[in-house]
Amino acid sequence: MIEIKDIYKSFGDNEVLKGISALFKPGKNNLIIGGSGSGKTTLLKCIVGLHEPTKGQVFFDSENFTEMDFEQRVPIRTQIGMLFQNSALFDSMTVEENIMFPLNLFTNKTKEEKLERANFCLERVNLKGTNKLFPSELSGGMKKRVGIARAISMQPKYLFVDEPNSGLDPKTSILIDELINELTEEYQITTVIVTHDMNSVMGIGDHIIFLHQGKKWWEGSNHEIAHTDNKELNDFVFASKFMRAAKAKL
Ligand SMILES: Nc1ncnc2c1ncn2[C@@H]1O[C@H](COP(=O)(O)OP(=O)(O)OP(=O)(O)O)[C@@H](O)[C@H]1O
Repeated sequence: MIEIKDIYKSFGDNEVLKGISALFKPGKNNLIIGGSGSGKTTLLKCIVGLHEPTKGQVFFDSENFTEMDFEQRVPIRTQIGMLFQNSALFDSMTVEENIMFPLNLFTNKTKEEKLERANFCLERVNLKGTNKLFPSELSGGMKKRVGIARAISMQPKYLFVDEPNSGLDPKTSILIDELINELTEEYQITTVIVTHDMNSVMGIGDHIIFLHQGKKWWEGSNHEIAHTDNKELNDFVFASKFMRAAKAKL
């Protein structure tokens, strides 16, 4: 479980986050949504320690991450898997080497053990046999799946995903969402996803927080979102004619 308490973050005079609190539970897809520039990525970075909050605290299973120094954070960091927007694979490494990278960095496993884990993860994301390919030889969806395989290679308790659907066609997007959803449930991972994608919101949004004007404006599930009377959330989620028509049928 991850708890964030009263998170503020400013860049100079620009106060982006203004006191955000939330609880992210294991086995759930916790989605952070909001308009462009609303601070979604900033919040994600504050949680994982890529930004230090100006004020407020982040707890990983009751451990106060914010108060820890770099060394103290290492055991928690090794339990965090991350998937960034562009998949962030190393172009000069093969698929297999990319997946083994965190294992090389953080574990004392033998080469055989690391290979076995890489093969397991590759199979788990339906990419068996692609070990020796380079990222340039993969489609966008395959790159995301390799990114996911790398993110789960260390058997993370916490998974952070920034825009998993960016650059993917709708069908591939849904497959990636389903994969994240399956892994989250199967391994009881606390998954936090920043997304713009309304299919993801409606499809896998177990728990959603909507950011607006630097604050947590609304919180609930995908079932609740369809019936909300929160104006700003409605304007955001049901901005398109298609989504309004879909809502009317719910
Ligand atoms: N490192 C930084 N230095 C200065 N300002 C920053 C930095 N990172 C983010 N910001 C500012 O914080 C605000 C929120 O940015 P952020 O990327 O968190 O928004 P977002 O909701 O993720 O946006 P998008 O959906 O467009 O990716 C923006 O005004 C941005 O300019």
